[in-house]
Amino acid sequence: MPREPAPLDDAKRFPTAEALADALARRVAEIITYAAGARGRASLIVSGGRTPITLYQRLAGSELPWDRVGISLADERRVPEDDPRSNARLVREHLLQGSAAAARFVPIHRDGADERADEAACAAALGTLPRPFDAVILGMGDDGHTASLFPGAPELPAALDLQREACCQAITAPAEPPERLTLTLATLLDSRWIALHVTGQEKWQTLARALEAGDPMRYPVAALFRQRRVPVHVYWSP
Ligand SMILES: O=C(O)[C@H](O)[C@@H](O)[C@H](O)[C@H](O)COP(=O)(O)O
Repeated sequence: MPREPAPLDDAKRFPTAEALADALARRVAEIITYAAGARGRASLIVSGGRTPITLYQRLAGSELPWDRVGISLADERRVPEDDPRSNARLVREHLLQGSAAAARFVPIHRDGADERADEAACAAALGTLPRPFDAVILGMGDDGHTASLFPGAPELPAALDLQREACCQAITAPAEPPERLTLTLATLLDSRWIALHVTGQEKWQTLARALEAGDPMRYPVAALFRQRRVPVHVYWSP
């Protein structure tokens, strides 16, 4: 008896994290190259964390029209850019290298700004990129957070509210450093294509639990799959 299609039915599984990074880099390269050709410019939103490092290194070595690509972040730690925890630093070290150094990187955090000023600076930064974003690459934590949409964060309801105009949200993370800045769900969904990039059985099981529970307040990643605005593609390896 056929059953109702589920989001994970179409997840792309790869045997290793390296094979996953290769395939995802090729797909993002195709999307960005098409966008730059069809619309003159392309926009790519990326995430922090350890998972995407190999992906960024593959993209950095890809021959794309990088001079027509604007890159920014799905979230940021509100620390100076030379801080080892900075996502901007991670992107500069692993993605904005080689051919990709020609891309225009737009940081979303302004060091020393208070929360409201930082949210405004983030919105202004994203306003310089082609919208909808051509590709958004998100990761996921073991607690089901994505970007810096953390379960239990007091600011999470506001960040998930699709009726709000806000583009970015200062948010309190239960991890160091707690001071974060995240694109709101509505902004993340202002995209043509989203990839959720996860590795390891534990994250896969968390994702399955999140989709089973269907409660974005408990598992914010579930919010990506409770909308019809943009396709979300799961790329994973055990
Ligand atoms: O700023 C961040 O840390 C990321 O944007 C965050 O959302 C990340 O994608 C997950 O925490 C997964 O991180 P790992 O890839 O290190 O597991």
